[in-house]
Amino acid sequence: MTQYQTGFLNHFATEAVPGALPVGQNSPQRPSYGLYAEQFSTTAFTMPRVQNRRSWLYRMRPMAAHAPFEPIDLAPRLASAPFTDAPVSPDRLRWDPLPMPDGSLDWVEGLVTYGGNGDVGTGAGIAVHVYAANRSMDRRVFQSSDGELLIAPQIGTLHIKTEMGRMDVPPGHIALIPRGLRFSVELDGPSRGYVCENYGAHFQLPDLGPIGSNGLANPRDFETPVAWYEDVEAEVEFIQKFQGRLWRTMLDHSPFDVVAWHGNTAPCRYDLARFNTIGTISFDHPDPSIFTVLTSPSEIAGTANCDFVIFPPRWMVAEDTFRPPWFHRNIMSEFMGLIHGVYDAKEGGGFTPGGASLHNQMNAHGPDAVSTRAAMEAELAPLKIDGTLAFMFESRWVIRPTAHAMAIPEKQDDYDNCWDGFVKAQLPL
Ligand SMILES: O=C(O)Cc1cc(O)ccc1O
Ligand SMILES: [Fe+2]
Repeated sequence: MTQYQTGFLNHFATEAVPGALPVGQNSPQRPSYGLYAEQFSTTAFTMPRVQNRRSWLYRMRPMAAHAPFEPIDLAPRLASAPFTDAPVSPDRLRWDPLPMPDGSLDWVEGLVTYGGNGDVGTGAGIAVHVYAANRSMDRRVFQSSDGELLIAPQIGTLHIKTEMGRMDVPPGHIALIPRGLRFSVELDGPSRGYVCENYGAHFQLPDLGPIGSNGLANPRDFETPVAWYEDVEAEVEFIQKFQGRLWRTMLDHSPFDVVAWHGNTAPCRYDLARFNTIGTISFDHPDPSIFTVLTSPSEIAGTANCDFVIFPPRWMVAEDTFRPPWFHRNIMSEFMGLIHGVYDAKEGGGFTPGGASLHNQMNAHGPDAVSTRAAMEAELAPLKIDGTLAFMFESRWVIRPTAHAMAIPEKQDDYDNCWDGFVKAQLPL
């Protein structure tokens, strides 16, 4: 049974064994039961207090005790920025869903990088991965030192064990795993989903401006696990992603031996169905920034390293309005995925659950010809867009596709055709 504490960025305190958590201090001379205190910092010590994130973990053995890492080729399709292996074309791109693996792959082995931007070395940008996996990680633990992970399952519930507790993450939920946290993923069967590896600043809740003090993703709906540990003395493979490479060392025990912890950097999950969607009740299609669940800011205010935006079920009531997303060119670059259903700008087909699209900086896109015609001909009445969940990773930098993503058979070579056949406007003679 997984158990959670609620709130986003709360200062949590949790212990799996009564008395394990020190009271009133972080690092007593002799913590209870002979536990070892370890500080886990995911922002610089000197970060302003509102952004400062760190937790204190009380574990059975210090994690520092391990042998050197050796490089390992475990996930040949996993890559990191800078992505310079393929020239970046301005073309609009779209992919069919990645097939489930033929052989047996766990969550790490099943990661396929579609693209990204920035640089793991300078801590800016993102990588976008899709995973298709069918085996639980067995005696294998992973950490990305390169970025925080936002995981959006599309098929199959992920059972994620972490140093700080366990989470069940079904499709329609997301998980956020702090940079550097060790975790392991168990599956019920073939599983697929999307991952944003965020090299930049932590994802945080967006400001609400005139919306006020409630709405969009409400803090209380984020769920962080309670402390949980396993006392396993057996060989465990510890895989670390560090500066774009995978490294391995062997441990002689499970690193999930944190008996208690407190602090405000922690994994969490969020049910996207809890998103309080806000839209127009008069006219015109608003900018999709009102659908921002989480934002990773960059140094330029209002210009995100990455916005995570969703398109959930919602009522469309705008009068005298072209209701789908408008045609547009955007300085921000847009990677989209679909968890289930039909996306209202792509009613002509081709953007299917598990698939993906990429519309990079300043390149024209918008509703396909089928959606456009339907939207212009529709009798406008209140209409519920239902049974759908699309999302977007939107970034200030061009999302450069990997050579692998450009070469896989899932890449559609006819995507441009969805914008064929628009009727030309007729000007007065
Ligand atoms: O391109 C897309 O489909 C995403 C999108 C949706 C929307 O409602 C407005 C702008 C936008 O980029
Ligand atoms: Fe767009």
